[in-house]
Amino acid sequence: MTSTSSPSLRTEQHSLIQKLADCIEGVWQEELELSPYPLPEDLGYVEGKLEGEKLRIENRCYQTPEFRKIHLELAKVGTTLDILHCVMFPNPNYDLPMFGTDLVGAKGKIGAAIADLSPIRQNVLPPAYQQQLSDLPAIAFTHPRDLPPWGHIFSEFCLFVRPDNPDEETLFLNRVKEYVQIHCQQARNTPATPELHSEILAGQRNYCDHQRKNDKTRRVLENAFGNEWAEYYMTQVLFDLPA
Ligand SMILES: C=CC1=C(C)C(=O)N/C1=C\C1=NC(=C\c2[nH]c(/C=C3\NC(=O)C(CC)=C3C)c(C)c2CCC(=O)O)/C(CCC(=O)O)=C1C
Repeated sequence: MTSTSSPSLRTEQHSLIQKLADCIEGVWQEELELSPYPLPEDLGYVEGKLEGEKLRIENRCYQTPEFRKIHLELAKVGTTLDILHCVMFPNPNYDLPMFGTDLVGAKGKIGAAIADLSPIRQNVLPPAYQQQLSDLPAIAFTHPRDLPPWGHIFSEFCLFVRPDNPDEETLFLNRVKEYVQIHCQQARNTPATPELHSEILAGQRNYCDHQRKNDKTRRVLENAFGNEWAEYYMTQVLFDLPA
């Protein structure tokens, strides 16, 4: 875990990343009963540098009765690339979608901002999620972005944009806050369904298998830590699966 005395990496990152990190942690504190999640090898803070630029990673990880692992990762490549990564892994006894968001900023601009509540069972979100997400007013971002081939795991409500200006950054921030609030409230109101455990686990495995195909992520990790460590990190830290 990051020592609370050192300031978070977010203070050195793009303002939208800083605001979204604070916002997500704020909703978690308000809505969930957080306990620490034991990260392997004390991965609270990691630095790496090979031929490329230095990569600094700060991880914060928690668990709750409904979520096996909720992970917020901030990363900075050299002095130019800022990254926020967040995934909430439901406890496989709860029929809940995967929440994920990724922000990548370079030279003061956010080039990629993505957020989704992704189905893991029968390729549809639970009805309560469908209803609440459909009720949210659509946002017409000026620069929507195309998903990669493995992006079929995301839902119809997936946001993937290059925010064009501070107003669009705020629209994205507020919409992601709504996604996380809906998710935490639904999680609290969803009874455990242990009979679906294996089906839910298979759905989470499928989500992780596809997220691991993100070569943009892999390349950053390989440049700083080498191929083997990058594979370890993507499969055991970013998109790990319960035993
Ligand atoms: C919920 C969704 C989601 C989650 C949880 C997730 O982890 N990624 C997710 C999505 C997603 N990310 C993408 C892109 C990029 N990701 C990184 C890097 C990192 N992202 C990280 O999390 C880490 C670990 C800290 C690193 C190092 C870079 C550099 C880019 C290129 C930026 C750009 O194109 O402008 C794309 C577009 C992929 C494509 O177009 O082929 C999608 C869809």
